[in-house]
Amino acid sequence: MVNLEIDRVSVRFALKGATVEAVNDVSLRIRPGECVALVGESGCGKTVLASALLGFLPGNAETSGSARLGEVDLLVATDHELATTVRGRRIGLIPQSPASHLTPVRTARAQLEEAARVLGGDAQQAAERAGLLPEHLDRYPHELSGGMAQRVANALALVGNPPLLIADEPTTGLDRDLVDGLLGEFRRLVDDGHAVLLITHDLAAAHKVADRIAVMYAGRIVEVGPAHEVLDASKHPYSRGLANALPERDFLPIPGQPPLLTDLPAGCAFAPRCEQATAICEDRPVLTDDPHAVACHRPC
Ligand SMILES: Nc1ncnc2c1ncn2[C@@H]1O[C@H](COP(=O)(O)OP(=O)(O)OP(=O)(O)O)[C@@H](O)[C@H]1O
Ligand code: NI
Repeated sequence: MVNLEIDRVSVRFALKGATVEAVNDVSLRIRPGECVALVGESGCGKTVLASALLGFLPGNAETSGSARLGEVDLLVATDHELATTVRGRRIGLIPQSPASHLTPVRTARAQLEEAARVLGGDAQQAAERAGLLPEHLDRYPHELSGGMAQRVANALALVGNPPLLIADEPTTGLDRDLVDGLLGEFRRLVDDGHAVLLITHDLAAAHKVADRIAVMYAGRIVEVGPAHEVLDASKHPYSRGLANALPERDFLPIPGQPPLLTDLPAGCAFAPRCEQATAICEDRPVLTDDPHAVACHRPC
């Protein structure tokens, strides 16, 4: 099993008269036997980063940097190479809004059995692990509830037993028991030596299952470190704000809005919302090179 080495990845979208800077200079390593959670508010670039790793970006996207999985650079690999050697085999993806990724004209069972045949897996076992009963499997995607479509997507991503799983908001629409079951499944995979990148809004889920947490703000990683340290001894004022917004803590959202990705400030993008900001924050802070790293001039 090999590391995923994301090195200085940026993704931009060219629009008429504007450029969306969706992912900015992101570096992150995910090792076998490790679960890394990527957290941050809606629109901060989490899904775009995952899409870049699997070659799912639209034509107006431009990427730089590299993302190595063994000998493959995922950012320059051809679609054919990704389709035949990476997707489902080396990286399983649980996509965000899974219902829209299922083939509408085929039952869940047909899709899962086809994936199992192509990838060499066990459809029955994958279905059971995802909490799917035989009667669910005979439904077409439009007959599945959101939570059920999520379970089908989870089974599809895992049927080929890929060493790396990227799960984009996999707990959306699941009730508490299923969330706990899924997180338990992720933990089993990780303890078996798989690597998991868990993209989530759910900090409580990240805290439960992740070894490390990376916090993203306006396309950049602003803090990354051991999960309990990032949440319980946050260094970045943004991470502290996210942790304090948890229902079991202050339950107070961070005031203000993230900046427009078409018009990012030159300095720290969080400064306009940050109580600790001073003039120094007009310079862009660099992510430190520690096991618990932060990009902030005035850390907590
Ligand atoms: N094809 C595209 N063209 C232009 N902008 C895009 C495109 N795809 C995504 N974006 C923009 O990139 C930014 C990051 O989007 P992304 O979907 O990665 O956010 P996210 O962190 O996954 O949010 P959420 O938590 O809501 O899923 C958003 O501002 C989004 O509007
Ligand atoms: Ni997303």
